[in-house]
Amino acid sequence: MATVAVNGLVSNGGKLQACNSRPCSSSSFLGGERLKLRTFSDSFRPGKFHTSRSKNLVVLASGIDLANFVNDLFVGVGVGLPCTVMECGDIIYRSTLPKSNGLSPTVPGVILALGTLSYLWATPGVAPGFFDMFVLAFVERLFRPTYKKDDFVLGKKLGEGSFGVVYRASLTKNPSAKGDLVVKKATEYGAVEIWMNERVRRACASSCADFLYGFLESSSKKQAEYWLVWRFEGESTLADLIQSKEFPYNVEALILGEVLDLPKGIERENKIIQTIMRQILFALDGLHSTGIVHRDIKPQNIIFSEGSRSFKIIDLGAATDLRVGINYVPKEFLLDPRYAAPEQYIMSTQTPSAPSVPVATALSPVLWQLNLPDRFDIYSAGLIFLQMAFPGLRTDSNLITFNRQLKRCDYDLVAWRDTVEPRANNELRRGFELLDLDGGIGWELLTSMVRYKARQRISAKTALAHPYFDREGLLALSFMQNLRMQYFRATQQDYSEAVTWVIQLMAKSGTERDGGFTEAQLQELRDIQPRKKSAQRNALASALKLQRKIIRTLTESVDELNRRRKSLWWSRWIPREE
Ligand SMILES: Nc1ncnc2c1ncn2[C@@H]1O[C@H](COP(=O)(O)OP(=O)(O)OP(=O)(O)O)[C@@H](O)[C@H]1O
Repeated sequence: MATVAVNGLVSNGGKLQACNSRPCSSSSFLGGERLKLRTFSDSFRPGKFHTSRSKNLVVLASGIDLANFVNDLFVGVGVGLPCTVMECGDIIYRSTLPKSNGLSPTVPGVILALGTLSYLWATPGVAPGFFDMFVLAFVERLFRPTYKKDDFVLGKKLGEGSFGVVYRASLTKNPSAKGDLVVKKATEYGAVEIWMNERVRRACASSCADFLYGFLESSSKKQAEYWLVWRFEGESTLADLIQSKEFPYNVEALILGEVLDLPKGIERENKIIQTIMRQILFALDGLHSTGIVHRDIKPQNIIFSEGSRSFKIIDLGAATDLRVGINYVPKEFLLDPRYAAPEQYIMSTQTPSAPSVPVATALSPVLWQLNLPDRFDIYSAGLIFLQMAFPGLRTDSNLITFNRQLKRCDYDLVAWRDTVEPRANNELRRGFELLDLDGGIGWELLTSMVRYKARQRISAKTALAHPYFDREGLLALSFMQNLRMQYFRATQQDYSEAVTWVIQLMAKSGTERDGGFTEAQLQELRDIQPRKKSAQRNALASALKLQRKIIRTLTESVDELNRRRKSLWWSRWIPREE
């Protein structure tokens, strides 16, 4: 034991001292100073006890393993406490003393621990990811029922996409429950879809259609065929419902089970649209919180669940799991151009394609924050909001025309409104009226979803806390809600908007005589401002430079690790038909 023969340790009236060849005196060492020892156990070996510098004594011992270091960093047991507190006694008899049961966390240790914990729990969640993959997934596999092809009787075809065919189905063993299941026979992307559905079932089951099982069919076909089984949620997707002339009243009937005996009008329609939007954002928030981005949000992929009387998301074939980088192939995936955000790829094109799993997992919070990939889905959800408010935009051709107009306006909805409103027909005007209810709170939410820059778009979680979803809208906001609203507006501003705002404020502050600026001067300022290198601009430029540098470094390191051929390691987890 190291406690017996450590060089130069002596006891001085119950206080522990350490000396190195020089004679010790209590003033040379203690006198209010603290002895910096690591631990009194195996870290020390005879003859490995070295330095004393001025008043502080630093004890270094060789052979310190990583575990000891981490322990010392986080928990300062016996470190730095004076002997009056610490029951030191004579070091010779140290091992016989009662063990200190008080843990004294160190300040850097606490800061580091908190930082590490927040990093591990930050979206998309490294720590919950490990728990999910190595505990929950494993336990689930042990207990869930398994199926094979012969267990199903396929019925009516529900849909056929590029990557699979969907049927209504029932279990052979239970023919009475006819058509209570949905089976998708999928090709290559089936494996991804099984992975995503299993992840969703464990993390946010209510966001998506109820997934039962998925497996690789084992017959000797050339191409792999994956079978995916869900519970049948209902007959209608949001696409079916918004095509009806009765929309949104047909949804009201579905959600409430009856039609309200109230006069029809934009207030009532607004309430129904609010409910639909809340349900869509709630489902998206569930997905995004667990690190999944859907990438194909559109009314066709939102189904009305008759059981839970709410909208759920389907078709996770294009989704990407950013916790582990699955299906993250930014340049290869085909997006639906009608609903895709202008950035096209959810991650910056500077970010490399699918990093290796440990790297993707470790870096996922950084990559998430740098790219905010969830905002891609938010843009698509914003377009759905628009379609609900403006019946004219519900057809494909009109939506495509709208997208073109918006592009011409640099994806600025306000500019689009300015161009179309003066010559708007009744339908369009009615849509604006609906969004302008309660002080324009609906319009405000819409414009914070449909924006060119992903970073400026609201997240699903923040959108759910938006006053649009408070029952009475803007007019009835409490003081706190108003503050929240102001804060929300402030955080939505970007740099250029802030400059415009300052300029406007200056304009309002008076004329030249009053110390303000004239319009001509302001115009000059507007022209000059961008070229002037203000401190703010410098700071912004440095921040952008730093961001680019971080991304480049990440790219290089990830590419380095990626050179090895990537394997579809996760597809080994997909069950095969027995
Ligand atoms: N759980 C479910 N309950 C009820 N109907 C469903 C369910 N899942 C899918 N459907 C129906 O099947 C149709 C096709 O499903 P899905 O979009 O997942 O298939 P897909 O092959 O990806 O089709 P597409 O490529 O056209 O999107 C949906 O439009 C919906 O009508």
